[in-house]
Amino acid sequence: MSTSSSDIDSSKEGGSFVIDTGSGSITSSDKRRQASCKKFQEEIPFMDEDCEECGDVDCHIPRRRPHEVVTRIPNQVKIKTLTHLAKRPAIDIEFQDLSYSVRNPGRREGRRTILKAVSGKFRAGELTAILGPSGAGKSTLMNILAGYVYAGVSGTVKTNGHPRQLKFFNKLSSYIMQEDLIQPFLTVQEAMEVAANLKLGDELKFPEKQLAIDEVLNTLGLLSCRNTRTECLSGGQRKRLSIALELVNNPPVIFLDEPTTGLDVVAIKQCISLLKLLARQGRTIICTIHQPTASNFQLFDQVYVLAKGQCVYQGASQQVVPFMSSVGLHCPKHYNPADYVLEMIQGEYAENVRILSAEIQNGKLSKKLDPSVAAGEGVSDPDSLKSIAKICRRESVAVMPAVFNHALMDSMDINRDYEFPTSCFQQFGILVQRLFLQQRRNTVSLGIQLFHHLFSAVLIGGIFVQTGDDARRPFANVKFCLSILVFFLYTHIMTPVLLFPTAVKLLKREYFNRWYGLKAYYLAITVASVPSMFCFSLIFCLVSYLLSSQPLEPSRFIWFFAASVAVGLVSEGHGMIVGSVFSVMNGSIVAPASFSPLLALAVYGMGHGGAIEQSMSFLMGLSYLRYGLVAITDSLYGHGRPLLSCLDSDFDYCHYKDPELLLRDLGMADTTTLGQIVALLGFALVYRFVAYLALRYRLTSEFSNQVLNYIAKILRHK
Ligand SMILES: Nc1ncnc2c1ncn2[C@@H]1O[C@H](COP(=O)(O)OP(=O)(O)OP(=O)(O)O)[C@@H](O)[C@H]1O
Repeated sequence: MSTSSSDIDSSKEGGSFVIDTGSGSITSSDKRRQASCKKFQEEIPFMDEDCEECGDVDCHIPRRRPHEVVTRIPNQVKIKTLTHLAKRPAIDIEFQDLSYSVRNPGRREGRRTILKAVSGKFRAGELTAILGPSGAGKSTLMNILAGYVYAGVSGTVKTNGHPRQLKFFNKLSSYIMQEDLIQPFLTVQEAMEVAANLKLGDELKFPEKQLAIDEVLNTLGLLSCRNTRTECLSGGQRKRLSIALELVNNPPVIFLDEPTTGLDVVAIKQCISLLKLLARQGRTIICTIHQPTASNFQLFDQVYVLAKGQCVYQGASQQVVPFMSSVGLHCPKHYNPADYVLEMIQGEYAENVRILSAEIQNGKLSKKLDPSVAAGEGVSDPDSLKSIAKICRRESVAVMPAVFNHALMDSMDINRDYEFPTSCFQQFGILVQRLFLQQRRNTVSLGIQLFHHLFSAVLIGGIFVQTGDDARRPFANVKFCLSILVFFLYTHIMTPVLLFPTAVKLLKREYFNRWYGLKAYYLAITVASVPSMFCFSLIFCLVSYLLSSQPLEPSRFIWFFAASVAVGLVSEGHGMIVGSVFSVMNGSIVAPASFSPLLALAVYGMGHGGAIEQSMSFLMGLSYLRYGLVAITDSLYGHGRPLLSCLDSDFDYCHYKDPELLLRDLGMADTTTLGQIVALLGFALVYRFVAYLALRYRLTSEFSNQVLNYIAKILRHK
């Protein structure tokens, strides 16, 4: 480590805090620091594979001169940061008397309180774990602090001592959910590029973005798998990638919901050590966790223990045992303090919740790390933690003062200044590109779709072989039209019903972390599905059209194809509504249930077309499948088709020789293919708009979308 007192330079390393001054002789505190850092380095084994700079890991802990006053920023400091990332302000989060209640499930009246006036403070530069038995309210607390949940919440949340501006806060924080929701069919590098392009916009040029990506991958030990597809990553690597994706824009606050779930012992330790490293770089890292081992528990700077919606402990992890002892709960020696505290607040010991909560004033108090305890346990210098937080805060304030300056905040147009870093058009371009790449890479899906279209075309064409130009079997050809309709309906309604719920989960993660807006996303998925729909539909229509011997007129085929694709477009919109509202299981029931009446209306009146009742005629006008069936049939029999031949008939007579007569009896007289297609496109627009609203409602109304839940409940009871 360099030791010149004149080496104070934070600009030459791209904004990192590199402040070196002369050092005195090595003191016992230095030795302890080195030992602690060595331990810390050993806890991040993955760094050895990839990180050339792991020798600098000790730099995360600021070095104090002997006898230096703690409250001063130590001038012999070399804090390693991600030098190529944009600087952000450090943020302390404080909450007071936070309560959250929901409507009592299963009862008509009354509410259930999940969080009961809890308070607490999570600081920049520290790794905080929210701990507690299942159902204690950990995820709820984190969702509220992250701004994911806000309806039904009372109390205050402050950032750096001022009321939280949610829109601004959302931009500065990232929420990494329990499920590793990572876009498939992209390499780690590609996924990072998409994240950087969306989250950084024009903030950095491409080479700078690449440097930032390299640095993040290096820090998280992902360099060796940068060209690996995301679906091939191990559990630990996936977790690290989900953190890396959020790190590209250097959020000062990161929330993680159970980041260690599904990882093995080694990966859990790596993950917690990594989070501690990120915290040491000035971030506020908050995670929920289930039963950490004793050694992992010690890694957390602060733990916040919840039980039955109340805070039963807040403070340094090393202080849990003394705190419990102070109320007469003595943790046996060699017992995991995390296990002990969790056991003492559950089941027969539930009474302890009240005692502990009162003792810690429901989170208003915090148990600080006792220096003597810390020294005894070989914990790094406790004062260093304070120093780090201070440095992070002061250095960051210098870079981005607006967050702390309320006069400035008030003068800002929050909506304009904190919009996305990229324009809607840029987001659309990046998302469409990503979707096309994923489609191209998903060869199994492409193969299945090709097989499905070809097989169905041969099957339908084979069943109705030579019916297209046979006037003796007109109704067989109408059945052919109906088969085409059902094929396009089923194919395009079921794809979003089955795939959209997963896509929505991915969307939630990216949307909530402000990668892009919903309009850009929706436009992108709409546009991205068109080319494959067009190509596969063309193959299907060509094969089935030729096999069933429809008239060999190019213009007629184009009408037939256009009508079929229009049905596909509306059905896709229909499927998107169902997929954005219901789960795969419920959607698979709701989709057929919702189109069955439409199908019945589509075929009503066949054979007595001239005598369809007015009321039925009105209802039929509401069924897009009716328009589809009329468009497909009219494309084959309309457009001035000449009289058909009665194949193999000795007398050349058959009733439906005249296509006009057939159309009249089907109730399809006085219609045009174009008119029906225009109506179908109108339906497609309306359906897609409704699907957009449903998606928007779902994303902005928290998880428990009450109206939709109510509808789902009614459907379930039926
Ligand atoms: N929107 C809601 N409607 C009804 N009950 C809810 C809602 N959100 C949370 N709860 C209930 O609140 C309690 C706390 O939930 P939360 O998910 O916060 O617990 P947790 O401590 O994270 O549990 P776990 O560790 O099992 O994930 C649970 O009993 C849960 O059923």
